[in-house]
Amino acid sequence: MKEQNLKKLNDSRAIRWGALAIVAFTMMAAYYVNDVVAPLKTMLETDLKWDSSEFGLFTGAYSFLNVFFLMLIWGGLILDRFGIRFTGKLATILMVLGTGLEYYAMTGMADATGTIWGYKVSVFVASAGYSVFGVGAEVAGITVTKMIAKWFRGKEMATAMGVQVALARVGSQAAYAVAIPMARAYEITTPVLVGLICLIGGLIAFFAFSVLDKKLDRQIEAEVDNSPEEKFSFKDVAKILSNPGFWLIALLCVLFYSCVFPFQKFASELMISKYGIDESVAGFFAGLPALGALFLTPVFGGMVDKRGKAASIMMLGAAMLIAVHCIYALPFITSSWIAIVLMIVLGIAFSLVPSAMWPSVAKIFPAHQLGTAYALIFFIQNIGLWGIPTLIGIVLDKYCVVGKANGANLYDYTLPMCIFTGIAVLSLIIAFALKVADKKFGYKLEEANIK
Ligand SMILES: NCCCC[C@H](N)C(=O)NCC(=O)O
Repeated sequence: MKEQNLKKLNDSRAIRWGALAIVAFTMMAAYYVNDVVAPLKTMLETDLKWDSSEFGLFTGAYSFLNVFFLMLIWGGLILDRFGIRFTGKLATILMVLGTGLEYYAMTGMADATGTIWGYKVSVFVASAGYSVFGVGAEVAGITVTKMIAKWFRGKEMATAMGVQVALARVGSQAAYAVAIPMARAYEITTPVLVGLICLIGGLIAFFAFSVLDKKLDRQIEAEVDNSPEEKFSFKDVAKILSNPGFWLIALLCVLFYSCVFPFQKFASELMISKYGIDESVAGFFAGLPALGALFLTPVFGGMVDKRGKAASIMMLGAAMLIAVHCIYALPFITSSWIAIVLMIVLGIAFSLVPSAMWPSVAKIFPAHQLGTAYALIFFIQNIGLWGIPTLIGIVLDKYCVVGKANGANLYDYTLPMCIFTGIAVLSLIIAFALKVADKKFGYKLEEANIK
C-alpha cells in the first residue's frame, strides 16, 4: 500500500509519453497495412483481374473473423483476463502472419487459375490473410486504448488517445500517398511488402514496451492485487450490455466509421473517375482525412480534456459527415477543388468524433470493464467495416458500371454516395440521442477530464 505514495513510471511525463510513442509505432504500421491495398483498386482490376465485388470482399475480409467468429469479443476477454502485454504480443504476431499470407497470395498465387467457393484463389487467400491481420489489428487497437487508459488515467488521457490515433493516421496517409507510385515503380505488391517489414518493426517495438509495462505493474501491484474490482468477470459483459450509453456509443461508432473507412477505400477511384484527379495523386487526396486528423485529433483531444463537450462534438462531426457525402453524391458537382475541400472537411469530422468518442467510453465504464467495452464496441463497428465495403463493391458491379477504359470498369459513384449519406444521417440521430442520454444518466460526457 505504501507504494501508492511512491512515484510510479507513468508519473514521469517523459516515460509515459515515451511508452505511448513505442506502441503508437506498432499501430502506425498496422494502419499502413490496413489501408495500403485500397488505392490500388484500379490496378488490381487491370493487373490481377479483381473486379469490384472481389475488391469489396477483400476489403470487408478485414472484419470477417472479428464479426463471424467473434474474434474481437475473445480478444477483449483475453485482454481483461491476461493483460496488455500478452494480448498485445499475440495481436502483433497475428498481424505479421496475416500480412505475410496476404503478400504471398498476391505474389505467389497471382496467376493461379482455380477458385475456392467461387472466388479466385489469390483473392480468397489474400482475403484470408487480411482477415487474420484484421483480428490482430483490432485486438491491438483495444489493447493500446486500454494501455492509454492505464498509463494516462487522471492525466492527459484524451490528449494521449488523440495523439495515438493521430500517429496511426500517419500510417494511413502514408499508405494512401505511396501505394500507387510505389506499385507503379516496382511491383503491385511492393507496398504490401513494405507494410510487412514495418509490422515486424512494430512487433519488436511492442516487446520493448512490455518491459516498461511490466515494471509499472510491479509498482502498482499492491493496488491491483488488493482490489477485487480489478478482476474481470463475465457478469461485466451483461452490465456493459445493459448500459444504454454502450449501445449509443456502439451505434454511433458503427455508423460514423462506416461512412469514413469504407468510403476511403473507394475514394481514390472516385477522385480519378468523377473528379478527373491524376492517378499519381488520387491516393494522396483520398488519404487527406487521415492527414488532417494527424494534426487535429490531438488538438480536439486536448479541448475535450480541458473543456469537455464530448457529446456536442460528436454531433458536430456527424453533421459535417452528412454535408460531405451529400455533396459527393451530387452528379453535377465535378470540380476537383470541391472534391479536395470535401476531403479536408471529412478530415475535420474524422478528428472531432474519435477524439470525443474514445475518452467517453473511459468515462462511462470503470477500468476493469474497459477492455471488454472497447472490444464490444469495435465488434459492432466491424459489422459495418465488413458489410459496407462488401455492399458497395456489389452495388458498383451491378448498378454503376458506365463504361470501360484500359481494361478497367468506369463507375458512376452517385448511388454509393447516397448510401453513405443515408448512414451519416443515422449517425447524427444517434449522436443526438447520446447527448440526451448523457443528461439523463449523468455520464458527464460534456464535462472536462482535467479540472
Ligand atoms: N482503418 C483502420 C480501422 C481501425 C478500426 C478500429 N476499430 C478503430 O476504430 N480505431 C479507432 C480509429 O479512430 O482509428
